[in-house]
Amino acid sequence: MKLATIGVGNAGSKIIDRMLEFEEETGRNLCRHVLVINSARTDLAKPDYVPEDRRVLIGDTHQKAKGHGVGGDVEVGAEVAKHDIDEIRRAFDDVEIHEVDAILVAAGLGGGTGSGAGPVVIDELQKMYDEPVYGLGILPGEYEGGRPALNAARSLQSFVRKVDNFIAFDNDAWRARGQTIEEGYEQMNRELAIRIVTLLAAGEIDESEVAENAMDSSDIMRTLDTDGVSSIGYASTAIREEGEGLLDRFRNGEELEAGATDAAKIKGLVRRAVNSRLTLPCEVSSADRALVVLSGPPELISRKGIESARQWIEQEADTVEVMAGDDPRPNSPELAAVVLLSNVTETPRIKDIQSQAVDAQDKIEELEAVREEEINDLITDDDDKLDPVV
Ligand SMILES: Nc1nc2c(ncn2[C@@H]2O[C@H](COP(=O)(O)OP(=O)(O)OP(=O)(O)O)[C@@H](O)[C@H]2O)c(=O)[nH]1
Repeated sequence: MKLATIGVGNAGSKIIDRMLEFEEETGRNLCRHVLVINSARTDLAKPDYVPEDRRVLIGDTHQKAKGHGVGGDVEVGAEVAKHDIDEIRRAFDDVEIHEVDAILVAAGLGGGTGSGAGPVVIDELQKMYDEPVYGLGILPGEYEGGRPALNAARSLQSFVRKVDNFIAFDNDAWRARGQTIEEGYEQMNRELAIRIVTLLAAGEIDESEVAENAMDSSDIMRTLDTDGVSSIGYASTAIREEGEGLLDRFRNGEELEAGATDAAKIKGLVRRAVNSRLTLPCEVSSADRALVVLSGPPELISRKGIESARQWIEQEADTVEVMAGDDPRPNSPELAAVVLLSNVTETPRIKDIQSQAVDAQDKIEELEAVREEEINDLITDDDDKLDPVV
């Protein structure tokens, strides 16, 4: 499909940047329009692939932001976006909406800008355009503590209510040992970009040019047209190595039982995608709809394999709404399967974030009450004989 992509806040902008990088590396052309919006000037300078004139600084005149970010304050994040809404709207005006099928808004939900300004941006997009608006949201890891969990739990409600579908990525599930946080983020961003671009770039090629089995943008949009929260699974296999690569072996051995071998491989790859680490761990059977895209050289994608993978997911996800198709990439060095599980309702991580958030909120309220009392105790004499000056 063809997308307008908007990153809000630091994590959102980094994800969009990695999507552009992966697109360029693989010759895809998904992101037809790009915009990043941030309240921190230094973070806006970071992207490598987002053009300079597609970066919008918000809140530089706001007393609490002043171009330095909103320091994790979600209320201030929303405030600065509302205050600078005209500027945001002007940046949207450049988007030739007839060129895109949908709009994707990416944000980290644990901070202040993505989680606070993101929903304001989405409101505006929904007002201005009829095209679907999808959210791509990063859930903070438990290790980040109570405040990010509280921001995320609140912002998740706003995002999910406002977007047509919310694709989630759970930092907790993707955290690796032995890495710094920044190294970890780099890897996670790359993994997420591969998944989202492989999924959504299917159908970007003009339908008349491709095989009848090819995935269509409307199939992806139909699968996403569920509201709710979604998760993505992915698996790939290299098909070319030095010398006689896997591709050659695949091709050479095919004559006799090509159909059976290819079909089994395709089904195996799709199984691996579903059983892999999902962007948001969830119960597969709780999905409302599902979609499978096989991306790679068309001669390796067996129609029988796609159909049997589709039937397998139908059983796993316990839904009749499973679409499957291919995304022919003749020069790709890999064969990849990406599975979208749309509107999953059983995902323990979201419940955990909510409970961490409730604890944090209770603690914040408690601390505020205690603090007021303590300040009062400190500045008044024991018998309360003294009065303030004015
Ligand atoms: N996966 C991933 N998550 C990130 C990355 N950077 C930040 N996060 C997550 O996103 C949340 C929000 O962080 P930022 O995006 O830096 O915050 P912001 O939205 O710019 O808001 P402020 O910094 O408060 O102005 C964090 O709590 C992390 O959970 C990243 O590069 N990758």
